[in-house]
Amino acid sequence: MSSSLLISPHYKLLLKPHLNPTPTIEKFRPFHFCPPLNPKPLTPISSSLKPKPHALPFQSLEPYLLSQSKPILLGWLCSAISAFSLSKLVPKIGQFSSNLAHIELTTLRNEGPLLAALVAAKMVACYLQQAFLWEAALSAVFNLRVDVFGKVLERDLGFFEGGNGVSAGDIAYRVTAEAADVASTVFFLLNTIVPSTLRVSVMAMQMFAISPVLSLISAAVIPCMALVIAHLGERLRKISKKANLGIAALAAYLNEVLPAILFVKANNAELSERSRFQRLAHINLSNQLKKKKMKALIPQITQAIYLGALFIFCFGSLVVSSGSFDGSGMVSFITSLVLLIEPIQGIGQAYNELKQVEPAIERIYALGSYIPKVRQNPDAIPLDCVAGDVRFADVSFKYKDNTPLVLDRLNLHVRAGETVALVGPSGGGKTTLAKLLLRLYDPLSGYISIDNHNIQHIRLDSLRRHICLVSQDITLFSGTVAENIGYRDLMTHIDMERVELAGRLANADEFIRMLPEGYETNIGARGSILSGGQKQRLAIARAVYQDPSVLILDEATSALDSRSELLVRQALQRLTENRTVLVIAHRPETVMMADRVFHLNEGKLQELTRSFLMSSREDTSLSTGLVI
Ligand SMILES: Nc1ncnc2c1ncn2[C@@H]1O[C@H](COP(=O)(O)OP(=O)(O)OP(=O)(O)O)[C@@H](O)[C@H]1O
Repeated sequence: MSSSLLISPHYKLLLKPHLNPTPTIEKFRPFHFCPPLNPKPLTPISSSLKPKPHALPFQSLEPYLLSQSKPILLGWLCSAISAFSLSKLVPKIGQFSSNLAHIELTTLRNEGPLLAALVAAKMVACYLQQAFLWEAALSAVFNLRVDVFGKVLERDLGFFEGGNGVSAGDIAYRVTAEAADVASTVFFLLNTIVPSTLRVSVMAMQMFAISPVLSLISAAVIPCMALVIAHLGERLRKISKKANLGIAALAAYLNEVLPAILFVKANNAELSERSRFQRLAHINLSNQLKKKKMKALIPQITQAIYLGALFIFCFGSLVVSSGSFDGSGMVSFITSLVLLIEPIQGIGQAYNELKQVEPAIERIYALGSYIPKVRQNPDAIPLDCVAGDVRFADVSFKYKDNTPLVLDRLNLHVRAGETVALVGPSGGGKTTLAKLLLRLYDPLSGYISIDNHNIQHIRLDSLRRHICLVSQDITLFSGTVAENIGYRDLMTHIDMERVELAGRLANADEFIRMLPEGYETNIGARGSILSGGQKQRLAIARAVYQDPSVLILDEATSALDSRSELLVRQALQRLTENRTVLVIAHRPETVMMADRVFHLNEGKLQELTRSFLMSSREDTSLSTGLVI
């Protein structure tokens, strides 16, 4: 049962203000801490991240874009102003260039300020257009990110565990880099489609006013370009999909190996890890290269088609239209035609960007669209206070259909306040039992109850508030000592008095006070500045702070020095007093602490008698689970 997560700097900023500078005075025992039952939930933009059936990937973003309609409309308004300024500029440029030899000072004085104003208006409008549209694109993707991450957190544990789960690195890549790509594309599309269409319309109207026949001839280029762009866009989509998968694999690899750097170094594995990285990076290199080449090729092909058509058109226009319009009309017409290149190319490029980002949108949405296996019953009740009577009744469970049962019609009754130790061979199902009690998975058959309430009828948040898991793989976050101890109250307020009391009860206060900033010291990623024993005591302090009714203790297997061992053991004793405790025991001392001991093997549970335990007290096989 391991999990190692990091609090992002942004999250930490969010959390800091919740620290309570003026601690409230509350007693620890005998009351069980009952925080507000309905903490204010975040309101997602879209209640469901499921894309509409048959919707194109980009259409799935509709609710997020609609939420940004104000900056989008303002951005497009600015683009209309910019196009309008341009439409007024072009004829003036035509007039100036055709009379260049005969321009008078008075004309310059009269027309100059107007020209300057038009140029300035276009520049300001262009800037504002981009500023508003970036705001819309980034905010839309911010909301998408928050919703998707919320959905990821809600997913069943099975999604993260087991061979078919999505790795943490891959999830991180989708929510960060791929979402950033989506933001850039959204901006590109917003910045291109309407403004370019406006510009194309304005330029086309100019051309049509000068020569309808020639305008229609030049319009024939557009379908040719559309066909070519559509074909190339589809190829780009396929290449992009491969490139995204390649880089996600790289991110997943880094996420796995960097947290294990100590192990890598201790095993002299730098070279082999370097070569594993190189292999993955090389796959990524070739995929990215293909993608970049394709992206570089597409504008050149469209430009070649456009310029070829323009050349043929100019040549034809000289033949067809000789004498049909004057020099200034000709200059305005050609200027309009040339100015059409950019927006038309822009529309084509926008289409390609869209194709390129489609796989990323699909992968991001895939994180949020699922049917959970562990579901909260609509009539589920909250439990205010719990005595801690726990019952497993005929519980059977297996992780996958084609695997054997991990728990087989298992029965266990733990009375309120009792300590029960579970021993047994590795893989016997002890941790699985704990996962079922926390409702991280549901049993195949049978039921589990707390205080005679089937846990499937208890609200999930309420259930998990009354049960605390102290895992052998200690999970600490980068943040302060206080934030780690008061983890359950991060979103409300951390009561410093409770934190310090928990620190003292867990034998952690002394070393915490020796840290540079005491309880405000940042303990680094996964508590990297702490020793093994200190981490264990911090984890115990966290459990003391939570003050649960039911405690699941997955005892650490790694040995500590005798002083640390004593401090941890004392802390555990205080933690387990007056609670229901289910301890997954690896040491004889822990087993002897328990009121009753059960041996779990191949899904079956058997109670061990005290006389048997006394006779096998010195037997080291107990710690390896080979009892009986
Ligand atoms: N997420 C999972 N997906 C598939 N099988 C799993 C999963 N987690 C555990 N198992 C399998 O279930 C069985 C019981 O595992 P469990 O972790 O409950 O054993 P355990 O008794 O706690 O072992 P240990 O003492 O080594 O921690 C093992 O065979 C294990 O391979």
